[in-house]
Amino acid sequence: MKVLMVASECAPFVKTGGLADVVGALPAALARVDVDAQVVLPAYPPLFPLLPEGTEVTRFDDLPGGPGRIVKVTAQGMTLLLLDAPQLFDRPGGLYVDESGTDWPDNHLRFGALSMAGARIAMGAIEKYQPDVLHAHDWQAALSPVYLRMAGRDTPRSIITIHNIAFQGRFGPQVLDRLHLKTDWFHPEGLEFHGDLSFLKGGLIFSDRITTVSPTYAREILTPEFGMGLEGVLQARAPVLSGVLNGIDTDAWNPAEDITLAEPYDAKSLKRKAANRIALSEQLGLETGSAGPLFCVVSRLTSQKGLDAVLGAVPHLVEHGAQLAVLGSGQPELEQGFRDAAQAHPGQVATHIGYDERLSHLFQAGSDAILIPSRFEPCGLTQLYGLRYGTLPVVARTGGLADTVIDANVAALIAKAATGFVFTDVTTPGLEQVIDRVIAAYADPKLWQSMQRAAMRHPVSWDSSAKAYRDLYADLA
Ligand SMILES: Nc1ncnc2c1ncn2[C@@H]1O[C@H](COP(=O)(O)OP(=O)(O)O[C@H]2O[C@H](CO)[C@@H](O)[C@H](O)[C@H]2O)[C@@H](O)[C@H]1O
Repeated sequence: MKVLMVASECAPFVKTGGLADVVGALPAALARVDVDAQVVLPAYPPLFPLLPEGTEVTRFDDLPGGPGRIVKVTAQGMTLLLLDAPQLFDRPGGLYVDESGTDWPDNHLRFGALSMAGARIAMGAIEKYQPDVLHAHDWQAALSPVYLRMAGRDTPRSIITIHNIAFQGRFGPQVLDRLHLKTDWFHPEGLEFHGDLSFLKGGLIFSDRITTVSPTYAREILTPEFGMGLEGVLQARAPVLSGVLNGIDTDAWNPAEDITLAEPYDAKSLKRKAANRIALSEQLGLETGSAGPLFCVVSRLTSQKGLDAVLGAVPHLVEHGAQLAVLGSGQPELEQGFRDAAQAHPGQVATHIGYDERLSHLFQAGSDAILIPSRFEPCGLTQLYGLRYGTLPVVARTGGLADTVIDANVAALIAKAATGFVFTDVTTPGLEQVIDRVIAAYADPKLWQSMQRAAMRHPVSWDSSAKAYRDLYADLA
């Protein structure tokens, strides 16, 4: 079975969030169940060093935004089909935004080109390579299924995965022509969303299957509360919509062999985890020797993640003997809020603004609990890293968080099944309540360690979800 993935990020090469982790880890997991997955990815500057090692396998003259060529490279065990189109991707700044944080004005062309290149490869543009299924990820790749359908019915089937429905790729109708889209498909049952073109809506309507990254989120997005305006489209397509839970790369995230840690550990040597708390505290200027738990946050700082409620709970957390370490970047007011919190509570609260992959591993290893009070969360990966590192997740009961963490209620504790703390009220009082529960559990080392061991036993690999994707592909092909 040959699957062509189309995506705008892929770890460890280019990453702004969880999408990259998934696209970076899924191909290897699929290979273990006999699926050959190659990834079409824009050649952004961090990928330039790979280009000379690759082979040009095809060229396109007429992509949206100009010509591009596809360079096939093997790196980190993955086969990448890099879309080399310097006029679209060779620029400083971020993947989607310029250096000032503003969306690139030609994002429709950049990801229109990516989507079209994906569709053309799926239709046989590369000699001796005929994928069975095209798998598009998020809005940036969502026009691929549209271009396939425009080319007729006799093209490979497609599947689109929603990693976050909040990002829909919405542009004014004037871009239709430049994207070579059929103007007679521009209506509410097609590509139009309230007068605009929506990449994601197009993908949802014209793909053969739709998945999202957890079963709970698959149900939630059928409702106005979570569907972000696309609930009607999704309800109409509910028979082909399903949730497949994300896994994680258990090699990249393995506390027993993680070279970025101060001291590796596993479920049998949990005492060694303490050396990581000391290392993290020293690095961040937190006091060591505190009797309470160290909570951490590793996150994009956006309203999705509910971190404004954490800010309000900081005084309570500190007064009750706990500490907090924050790693993140995003909305300026949240960045400033956490900087101010660190200043107000020196030695007890520390904030590192920025994106630092390596440091995120030490945060997971060195903390006792990780706070994830998201307002919505399609799957979430940091709670899975937390489980794997014996860093108990404290999560809102939503989306994939609800599907992956077992709350420390009495029944779960008796059954030794509890792996974390789940709460429903994403407000400062709601957080204060759950923080109190965590502090009380932490004060009972036997209970805490038994929860850590349950957490570390919880299956977080890609194994079962890779099989679920394989079955979906087989169904389509
Ligand atoms: N400052 C920082 N420094 C270093 N690393 C940082 C960081 N901030 C975040 N990260 C890392 O970025 C990733 C974030 O992944 P998440 O799944 O938690 O959320 P995201 O909202 O980006 O993903 C979306 O897509 C994924 C994938 O499907 C879904 O799980 C999720 O629910 C959905 O919102 C994790 O690997 C995390 O460690």
